[in-house]
Amino acid sequence: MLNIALPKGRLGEKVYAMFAKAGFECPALMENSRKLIFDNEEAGVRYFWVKPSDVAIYVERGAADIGVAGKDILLEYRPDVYELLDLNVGKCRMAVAAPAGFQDDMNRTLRVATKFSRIARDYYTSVGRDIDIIHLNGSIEIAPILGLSDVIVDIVETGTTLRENNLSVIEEIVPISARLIANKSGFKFRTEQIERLTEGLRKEVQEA
Ligand SMILES: Nc1ncnc2c1ncn2[C@@H]1O[C@H](COP(=O)(O)OP(=O)(O)OP(=O)(O)O)[C@@H](O)[C@H]1O
Ligand SMILES: O=P(O)(O)OC[C@H]1O[C@H](OP(=O)(O)OP(=O)(O)O)[C@H](O)[C@@H]1O
Repeated sequence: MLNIALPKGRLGEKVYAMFAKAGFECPALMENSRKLIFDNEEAGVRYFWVKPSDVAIYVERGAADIGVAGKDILLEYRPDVYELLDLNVGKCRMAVAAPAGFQDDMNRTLRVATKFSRIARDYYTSVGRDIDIIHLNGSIEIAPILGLSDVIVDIVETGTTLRENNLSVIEEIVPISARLIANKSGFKFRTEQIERLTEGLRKEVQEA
């Protein structure tokens, strides 16, 4: 049985549709229920729904053989997994945003609010800027409005959240998309099945 961790929410259903097309169907998954684990013994797959930011933990520790995680999660937590394929969905970017008129005062430590502390720290280290990280878990856009931070580092997709909170992108850090990841030893035991799935998904990515 191939154990597959899927991200609950906006990414998960899109991604499952790709897996089903690649021949790894599990019709029960589309049931409207609160179940979190679904098996299809015939197809040899078991799917789990987990929080998007937890997928990499399930895969790294071998509770799942493969899974799908955003590149943001891989850059932030650096799990020891194989990154097999860019699925080219869940596309967005990691960026620095600030209120209109923001000017960086190099004599002061810059206060940066973010859910992605490591990505923010790596970025500012690369440009040689001293920062103070304010780690938040959501609604990051509020921080500069309330004076909690000077700027934010966050995901931008359509840009609506920034616009509606009078912020704009001042630096792009990295483009983000969903990646197929595999547990390192699981990959050795199930190479054939995982490669068949990867190739099926690769075709869909190329045809899309
Ligand atoms: N507008 C967006 N906001 C957040 N993530 C996005 C967006 N667009 C694409 N993504 C991608 O989708 C993934 C899952 O995002 P989603 O918002 O569903 O989870 P989340 O609520 O951030 O997760 P968690 O609750 O585990 O922190 C992200 O890791 C990112 O790679
Ligand atoms: O550019 P947009 O299309 O507006 O999308 C970006 C927004 O979506 C995400 O928030 P999410 O909905 O995950 O909520 P959060 O505040 O809990 O992080 C992200 O953190 C931004 O706030």
